[in-house]
Amino acid sequence: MPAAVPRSMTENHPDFEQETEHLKDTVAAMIRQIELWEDRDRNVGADLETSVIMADEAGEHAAMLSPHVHAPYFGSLKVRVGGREQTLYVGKHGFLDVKGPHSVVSWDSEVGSLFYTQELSWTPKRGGKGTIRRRRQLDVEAKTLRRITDLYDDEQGGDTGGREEVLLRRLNEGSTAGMRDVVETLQPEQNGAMRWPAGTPVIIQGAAGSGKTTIGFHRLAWMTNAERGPHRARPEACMVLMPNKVLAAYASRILPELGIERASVTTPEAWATGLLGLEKLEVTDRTLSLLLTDRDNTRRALAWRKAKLLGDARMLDVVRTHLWNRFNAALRSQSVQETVELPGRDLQALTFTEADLFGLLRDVFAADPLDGYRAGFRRALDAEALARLNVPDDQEAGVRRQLSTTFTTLLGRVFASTTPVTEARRLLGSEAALRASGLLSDREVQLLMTDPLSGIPTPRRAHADAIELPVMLAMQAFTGGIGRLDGRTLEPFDHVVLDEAQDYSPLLYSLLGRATREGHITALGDLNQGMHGYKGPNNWEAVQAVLPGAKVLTLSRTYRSTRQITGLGARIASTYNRAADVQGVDRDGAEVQRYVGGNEPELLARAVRDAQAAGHTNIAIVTRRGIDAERLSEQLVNYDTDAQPITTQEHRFRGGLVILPVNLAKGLEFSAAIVASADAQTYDESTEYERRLLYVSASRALHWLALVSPGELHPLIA
Ligand SMILES: Nc1ncnc2c1ncn2[C@@H]1O[C@H](COP(=O)(O)OP(=O)(O)OP(=O)(O)O)[C@@H](O)[C@H]1O
Repeated sequence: MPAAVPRSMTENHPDFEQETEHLKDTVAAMIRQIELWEDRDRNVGADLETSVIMADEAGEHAAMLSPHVHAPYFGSLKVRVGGREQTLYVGKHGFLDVKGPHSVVSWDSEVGSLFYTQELSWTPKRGGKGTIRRRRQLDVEAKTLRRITDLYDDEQGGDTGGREEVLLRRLNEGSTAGMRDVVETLQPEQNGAMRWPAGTPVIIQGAAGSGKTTIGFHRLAWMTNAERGPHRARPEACMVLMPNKVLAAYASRILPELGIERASVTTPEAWATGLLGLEKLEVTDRTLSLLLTDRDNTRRALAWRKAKLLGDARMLDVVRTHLWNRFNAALRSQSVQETVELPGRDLQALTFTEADLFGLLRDVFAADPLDGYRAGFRRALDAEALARLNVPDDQEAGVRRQLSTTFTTLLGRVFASTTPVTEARRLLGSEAALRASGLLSDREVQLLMTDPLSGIPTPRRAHADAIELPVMLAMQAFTGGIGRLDGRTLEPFDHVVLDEAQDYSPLLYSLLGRATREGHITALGDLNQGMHGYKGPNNWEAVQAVLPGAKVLTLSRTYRSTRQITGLGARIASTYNRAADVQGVDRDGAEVQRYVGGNEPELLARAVRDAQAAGHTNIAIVTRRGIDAERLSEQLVNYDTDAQPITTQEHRFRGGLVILPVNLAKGLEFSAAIVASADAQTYDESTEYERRLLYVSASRALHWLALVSPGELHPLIA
């Protein structure tokens, strides 16, 4: 709920009038500039083409600045540089006032950073020394100044406690139907993580609600600022991977605010199947099914270890060796004999013996091209032919054409029978192939040859399991290449952000490293929140081993929930995680509500009414399974309660009252949350996975949390 603005904070500030005046003039200057840009008659160049380009560029500038006129800035910095004092205004979009003093620096610029840090001095680009005299938050809404809060003021003795006050006000607001930007209230440690030097892979570790996902998107936006120089990323060449499509759509709502609308936000499965050209492939996670249903501990341990091994970084070289052997075998007794016509010369004979072809393949493996061995081998054949025949530049195209059919046939013979999916399965089904690299021990090969998942059903349609997908992607990376598909060409992503990074195996990290510009991965995760340890790394060192130079940064504070909700979550988490006791922003809220005994739909309906009466509109009922959500949603209608079910990845959260299973609620947040069936029958106390799920359910609410159980409440939250 928006906090009311106390009059004392606004009109009584001694600078209120002066700041109001400055705001009015800044708005006027911006409008003037936009009108100039939009005036086509003014954007006239030497010729028609130049004029059109100029007008287009001006139009683009105008379109980018226009949304910011209603709130040109949110803060200011009084600084002293070289004996001169000046005030810099900080906003979401930079604005250069060429005719006056109403410029705005952008939050993601180098200078903008000074607003968020605790530093009191810095070295300006032009040298010398700069000192910070004052940091001031300016709440502006609809071109009107609402409030001034000084965060630091050396005339008032330094820190004023204002930063915490502004933060608390923001955290007291209700949730929305999408992830929000925190540009106005970015905290110093978050700012540091967000601006960690571009070109360094970063792993941001932080507890639930510490802002990891939010900061990942802000880092991406920061990466697109021109000040990043050679590291600058183009939004359309960036990718964010989120664990499911519901969360991906929720998080995407932050993109326009951050000016990176064209970045792609998707799931690892969608990206992988797209790259394999098998969009219809169903991705299963049968290891998870087994871990949740099988009581045989030996089999569970086997399934866990096998999944871990399939995601081991060494598998990359196991795959590479396998392909080397496959392609060498396919090249055996192959050769090329052609004649080539060249203008003004006799017919030229071209011969590649088997040994020549082996040599070329060896060079291609050594060069390890991003677009894969097939494309690399083709280039090597062409280059070798042109060199041997001594073809002048202007005749190259003709010679390539003459050789095209022969080379395509040869490539077909060598590479055609290896599709990533079949080849991965061929490798994983062959003891000899697994042994070939010498990288796996006998026991590991034996482990890969077992099938602990044989009792878990597979879908009828074409499918791949989450644990074999990285090996398939490795096959794809080596044969057809890996990266961003731009039409038919493949290029490295400018930057990749991974959410829930604790669920990515070292092998996947290694492949993503290949798919991206060097140093351009930002991974956001919490090793303590891992739900799928069999797929993830044992620790961040295992990730650093495959992403050279990666820096682990820790966010230590949590922001999401009130003291009452955070405290309850900590009780659950302390049963499996020693680091559960994190520092939260101490924000007071309503006591956790408990509705116990009786008819569950009736209890839920009552909880919903109470949440609404407390002023909340975005409310979630969180169930253990999708079928529970469907059943309860139908029953709730009888109690005059219309909760929209979100039970598949195709559903979208659009705000209001929803009912959804915990696996789809992870990462989402709501003003109020109601945990259905919060009991020990539903969340088995002896199973760590179930306690983790209970934690996720109980940590979705910002302000108001209810626990509902028709019988007794779960002992951990009773
Ligand atoms: N500096 C900040 N100012 C205001 N709100 C913040 C700030 N940092 C984080 N938040 C808020 O805290 C909440 C949690 O953020 P976010 O979802 O990014 O955390 P997370 O670490 O990714 O959580 P999880 O691990 O549960 O997915 C969001 O509501 C976010 O807007």
